[in-house]
Amino acid sequence: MNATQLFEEIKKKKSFLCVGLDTVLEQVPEHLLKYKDPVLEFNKQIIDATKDLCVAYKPNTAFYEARGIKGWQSLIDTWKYIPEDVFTIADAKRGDIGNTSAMYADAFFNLEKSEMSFDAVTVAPYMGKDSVGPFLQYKDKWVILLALTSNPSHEDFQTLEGSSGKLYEEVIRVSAQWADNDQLMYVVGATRGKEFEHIRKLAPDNFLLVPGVGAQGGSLAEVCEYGLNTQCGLLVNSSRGIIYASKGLDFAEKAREEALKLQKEMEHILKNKGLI
Ligand SMILES: O=c1ccn([C@@H]2O[C@H](COP(=O)(O)O)[C@@H](O)[C@H]2O)c(=O)[nH]1
Repeated sequence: MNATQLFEEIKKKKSFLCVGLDTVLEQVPEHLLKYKDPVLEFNKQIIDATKDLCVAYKPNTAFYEARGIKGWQSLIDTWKYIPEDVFTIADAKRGDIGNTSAMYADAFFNLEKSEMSFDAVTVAPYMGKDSVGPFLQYKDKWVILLALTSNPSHEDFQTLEGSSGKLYEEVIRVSAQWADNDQLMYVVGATRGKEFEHIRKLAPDNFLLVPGVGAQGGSLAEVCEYGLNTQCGLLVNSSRGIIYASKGLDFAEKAREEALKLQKEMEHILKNKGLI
């Protein structure tokens, strides 16, 4: 899916919501434990309840890798269950020397080898161009580079000042030369709301993946004040705030309610900005 197609989906659904599938077996409602794969069943019901309200799903691979072979199978089966017109992000935060990155790229993009072919994978930029390049070899896929993350300790490195500005600014400036806007997005935390005006100047045309709304307290309104561009340019993620809205029999219904609240707010914002 390229940027134009993604924007078409956003306009159709009046939403730029990404639902995070950070599913923990121990938090799956008890009535699902009878299933062979309770995590998969949970994800399926969340997807069924939210697929008309969101344009992307983002399983964070850590939640699956932590369960070994069973977890990896849940990830594959979850990816297979997501409807084709919904953008898929493997939040894996990979990146290594070139030949190793090529294996990571195969792991998330190469259907024949790995049984999964996500639209995008999150990548740490720290090792530079030759560590990101192998992901970009998949021309119809996206790399989402960590820029300014949502966690409090982002200040340890990302905002350190060098001769040409802050480290995260340099990440955006330099990496923008490596690929066009149909292949490269940046992670910017919703908790960094005030920085969006500046980030939009550095990356006017790229999509931004914005985690941190919901459980981490980021503000959607603040993000959107300066974060939108002419193609919307935002995928705003909420994981725990949606999938754990209830731990009971009504978990999917409550997840839908939370997703709907965000979708309605997004619809309002898109209309106000003249994007729909
Ligand atoms: O800067 C970042 C980068 C990634 N994340 C990931 O997004 C989700 C957020 O989950 P919530 O439950 O909505 O807080 C999770 O997978 C993080 O690892 C992030 O939060 N911040």
